[in-house]
Amino acid sequence: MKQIEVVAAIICREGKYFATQRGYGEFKDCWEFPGGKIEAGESREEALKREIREELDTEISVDTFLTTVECDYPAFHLTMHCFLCSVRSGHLVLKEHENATWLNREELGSVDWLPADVEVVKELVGEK
Ligand SMILES: Nc1nc2c([nH]c(=O)n2[C@H]2C[C@H](O)[C@@H](COP(=O)(O)OP(=O)(O)OP(=O)(O)O)O2)c(=O)[nH]1
Repeated sequence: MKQIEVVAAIICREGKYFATQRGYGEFKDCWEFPGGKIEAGESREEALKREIREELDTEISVDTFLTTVECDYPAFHLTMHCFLCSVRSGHLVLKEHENATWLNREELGSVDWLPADVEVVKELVGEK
């Protein structure tokens, strides 16, 4: 099966987490943590900073590794490395996503996450 390796940024501010809604493609309208595929020669941290610059016009610091999630989708196997991050500069401009919101721990369950992200959310709310 096809393997995809991605990095995802869980951007935190004042006890809230930044979630984005996909504006295109197979998973349109699902919620995710922004990020994307690691390119050849990039470290995970470099890939994440580049993706957030491209998608949100924002510079982040990659603060702490949270978890790696493995998830089987019908068409591929996903490995997703998740990091807690914070904004260094920029205003999280939505260049690719159709919507975004800040969610506190209690609100994390209120949006329709991509399958892999359900595991990440469990980790964040302390169920795992
Ligand atoms: N970025 C991101 N991708 C996720 C998450 N959860 C999840 O299942 N995915 C899946 C959806 C996509 O199939 C894949 C990442 O693709 P992507 O579209 O963000 O990556 P990309 O921008 O580098 O690639 P592309 O659109 O050029 O194909 O991982 C998540 O929280 N964040």
